Amino acid sequence: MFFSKDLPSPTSVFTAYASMAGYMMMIRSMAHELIPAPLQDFIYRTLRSLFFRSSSSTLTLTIDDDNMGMNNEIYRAAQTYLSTKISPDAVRLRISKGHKDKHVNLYLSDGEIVNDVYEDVQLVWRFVTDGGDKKGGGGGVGGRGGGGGRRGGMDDDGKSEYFELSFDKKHKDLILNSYVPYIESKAKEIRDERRILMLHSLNSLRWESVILEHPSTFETMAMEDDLKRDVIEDLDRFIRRKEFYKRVGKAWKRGYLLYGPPGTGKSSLVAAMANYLKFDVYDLQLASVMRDSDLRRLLLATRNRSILVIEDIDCAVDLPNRIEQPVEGKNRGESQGPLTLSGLLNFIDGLWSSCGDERIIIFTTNHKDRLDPALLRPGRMDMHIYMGHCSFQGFKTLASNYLGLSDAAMPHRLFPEIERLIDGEVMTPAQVAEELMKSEDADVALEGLVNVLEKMRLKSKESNPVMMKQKESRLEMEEMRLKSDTEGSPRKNSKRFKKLVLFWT
Ligand SMILES: Nc1ncnc2c1ncn2[C@@H]1O[C@H](COP(=O)(O)OP(=O)(O)OP(=O)(O)O)[C@@H](O)[C@H]1O
Repeated sequence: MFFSKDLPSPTSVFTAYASMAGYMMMIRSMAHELIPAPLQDFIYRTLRSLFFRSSSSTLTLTIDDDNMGMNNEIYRAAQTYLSTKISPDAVRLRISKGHKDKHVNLYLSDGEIVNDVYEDVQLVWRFVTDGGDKKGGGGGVGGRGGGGGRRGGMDDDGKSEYFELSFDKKHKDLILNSYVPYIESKAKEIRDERRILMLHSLNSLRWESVILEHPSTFETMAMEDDLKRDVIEDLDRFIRRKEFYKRVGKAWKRGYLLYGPPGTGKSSLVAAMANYLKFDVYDLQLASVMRDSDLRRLLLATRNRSILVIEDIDCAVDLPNRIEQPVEGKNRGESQGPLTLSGLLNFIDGLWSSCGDERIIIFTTNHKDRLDPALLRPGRMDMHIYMGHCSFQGFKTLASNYLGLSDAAMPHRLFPEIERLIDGEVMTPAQVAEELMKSEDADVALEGLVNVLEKMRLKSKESNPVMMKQKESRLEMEEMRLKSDTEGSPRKNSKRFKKLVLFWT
């Protein structure tokens, strides 16, 4: 008769398992040099089956990459998660680096073990390669998640690769319902962190890809704080509303129209959005797409979690004129004939958006007034973002980016002067940035900027003194009116500020 105190505790079972597995691995790597591969497999399998028979309280899950012919997401998640948990004592690892990767990726190699603890439950992971002809040091983990290696499951040599996850049987529910989802979410975080963004551009009607290393982020963007916050909130809402889009039967896509003069940061904002979301960018130059059928092929070749950008939509292609040349007998949007605006909108609204997830489309233009009303129709572009001339707030962001100046503690002596001169449509952020780059010495750079601002104000006054006078007095009146009815409400004030900017345009 057995008493519970005679039974080994789960902790000691796992400790014993881990040590034994470690010894097995050491013996295995020595044996690897001396014993032929088929004999190695036989010995390893025999020892393993002996061990598992003796620890009846252990449950072992096997996780391979085959999910009835589809990929097994848990396998991929485990592969990514475990690559961050590799013990310093590991004796055999697989290393890989794809041409797009910035860093090398480390993966478990055959027989390697990782010990993990989840809510005080001890877990042992092992990567196993079974059967087939061993080459080049014992196979490896499929590296699709990070390095372009072989996939798990059965490979061409008839060798199967899988993970084993062992733990005490009594924790089965916790592991399946809590630990596995935890691994999946961790793996997503790690992948997002590591993700290399790609910029895809057209070359002879094919997407050609390079690594996107644009440094622009929302922190570096010279924009009004309110507008910046609105854009970030909109992106966040879009990303977390997968279920919502499904429920209401809408394609999970979002459209933005960025408009404003050249050099106000439209392209930089696209890059900031891509960096924020970790989305690839597809830069679609419409001028090189002549037919609806080409557009269709190109759009279908784009991947999920991406931003499709069509820059300078007003002048990239003369779409309205092309509408005047319909091709007989063809359906709209499926035509082999010339690319039309309706074809473009048809694909964007229909086919392309319904066959992918997490898609963003961005149109940019310097002339919103020249756009076809069909593009501006409510519901087509979800958010219209005006990128305007450099405000004082925008200047402060640029001064901090380029000269490391912060206005928090002690603003630079020239800040008040710049605040007075920069208001209105005087300089674009690109022009301000150019001035700030002229010297590393903040005094010199800011004095240069003050000179340019003075010259530009004078020039615009001289070019239209009457209009300037009228604008100034209207602005003053509007300012006084706003001051009287929004005193003490910063949020209201900033909204009115936007109106003031519009008033100037
Ligand atoms: N709002 C901004 N914030 C930060 N930097 C900016 C901003 N606007 C312009 N810049 C700077 O000016 C350069 C040019 O800006 P960008 O190409 O993003 O402007 P754009 O509006 O897309 O111009 P265009 O309409 O000519 O394509 C950027 O590389 C960046 O250094």
